[in-house]
Amino acid sequence: MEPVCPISSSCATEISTLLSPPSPPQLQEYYHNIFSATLCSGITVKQDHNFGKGLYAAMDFKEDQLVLKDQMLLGTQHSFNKIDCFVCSFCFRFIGSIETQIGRRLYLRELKANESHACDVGSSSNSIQNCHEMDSSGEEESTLQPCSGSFKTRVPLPEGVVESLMNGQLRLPCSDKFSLPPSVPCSGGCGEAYYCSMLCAEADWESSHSLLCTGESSDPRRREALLKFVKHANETNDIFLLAAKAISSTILRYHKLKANCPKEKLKYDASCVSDNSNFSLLLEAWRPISMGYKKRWWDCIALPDDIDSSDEASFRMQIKELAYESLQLLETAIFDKECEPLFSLEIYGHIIGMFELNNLDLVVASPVEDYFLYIDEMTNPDKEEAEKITQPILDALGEDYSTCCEGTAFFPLQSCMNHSCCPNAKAFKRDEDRDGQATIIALRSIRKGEEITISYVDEDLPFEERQASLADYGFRCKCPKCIEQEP
Ligand SMILES: C[S@@+](CC[C@H](N)C(=O)[O-])C[C@H]1O[C@@H](n2cnc3c(N)ncnc32)[C@H](O)[C@@H]1O
Repeated sequence: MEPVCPISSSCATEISTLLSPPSPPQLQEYYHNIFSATLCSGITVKQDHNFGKGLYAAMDFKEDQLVLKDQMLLGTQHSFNKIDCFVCSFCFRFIGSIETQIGRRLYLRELKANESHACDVGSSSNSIQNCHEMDSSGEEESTLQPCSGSFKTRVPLPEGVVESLMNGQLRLPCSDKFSLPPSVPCSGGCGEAYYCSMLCAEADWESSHSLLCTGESSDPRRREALLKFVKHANETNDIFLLAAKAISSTILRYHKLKANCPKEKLKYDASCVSDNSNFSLLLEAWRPISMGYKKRWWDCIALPDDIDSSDEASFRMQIKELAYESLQLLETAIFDKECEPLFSLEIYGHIIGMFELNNLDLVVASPVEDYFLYIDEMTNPDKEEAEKITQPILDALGEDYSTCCEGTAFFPLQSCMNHSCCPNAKAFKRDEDRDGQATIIALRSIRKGEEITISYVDEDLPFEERQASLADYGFRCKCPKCIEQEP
């Protein structure tokens, strides 16, 4: 049955204002502030009537030159990847030590193997299949153990070794060459979030985690509701965790604006939509999210291959119901009357749809892979000596010892980049890019004034397959390559 969300009706006017596209001066001001804060002078954002926003070169770029590094607005590590990679919950750098990374992974895998419902742990890759890829490493998606076949081929370590790796008693040869920032636990005590520094811990707390922390210090009822919300997201689709961050960050920004400048000269005239003058502050707090191109999730999600087109309407209804289920759990946990429109299904659906149409796959290469490669490249007799210790560990980890940190993230500048099947740039991680920022590199020389484009799909696919994949983004490509190849 079609879900009926009372907030969508009672706050219809506010919701429609929140969802109306920003005006050109608002766009200009927002991106100008980002360029100034990040000292980014080589690019600019412009709007046109055909494709909406686009990113343009404000200087010449040479082939392979860095075009931009984009700081993510919202990101999350996939639930299924948390077993394999211990990363900062804010910037996604690997943390701890090579030993902790390995020990923790082996420990958690064993724990999962002993759980009867091991295969049920939520993986949400279905719903984020549209994310553009950031890395061309060709890595297979991490397999959740013990469901994967490779688990059987793993050789367990003698008792006590995993513990020694985790508690730092066992130091691996040459691991000091791969030092990682020590892990900083969340101050709320949730035991879920860890950081690479106090700076990241504080930034995450301020931006969203203070509302989403399930630590003992939080209100018990809220905590219980949050745990239910997180469980539901892990079992169905972890994109809901990112949507919760978007809502929490807006609520926290709203309260900060209200506390800091109650008489601030309001930037939006909201008098026509509400007699609640605080709505102007909510609009201001919502601004970073208002910039992203959006459609409702259940309208824009691609129809999976195994669903017949005659079942499309029912599939889209199921997606809508799932979103409403998740929203109701979130509402129980963090509802805020002053920010009521944010808890409407209409807004929730548009936030997730925005992720669907804009997000990049978040990929951060693993230092564990670098470590074993280093050992492999050593020369004898040092290599032989080191491998006496490292080989059993490598055997215990199995083939996917090099699993990357994987997640999904929304980037304010990259999300303005339009698609071309003959793109002049690419989202690509270089060796030194070890955090969750998006790195855009020029594929050829780009002249000042030219639009900077990336490909949302594998541009080497045949014409029809490219068009079919791009249909998920709601357009038919008319780039020079498509015009030439159109039958
Ligand atoms: C990641 S956003 C790109 C920025 C977007 N133009 C905006 O206004 O925010 C993706 C959306 O931009 C539009 N788009 C991107 N590339 C396009 C193209 N080559 N032709 C037509 N529309 C395109 C589509 O609506 C697509 O869903």
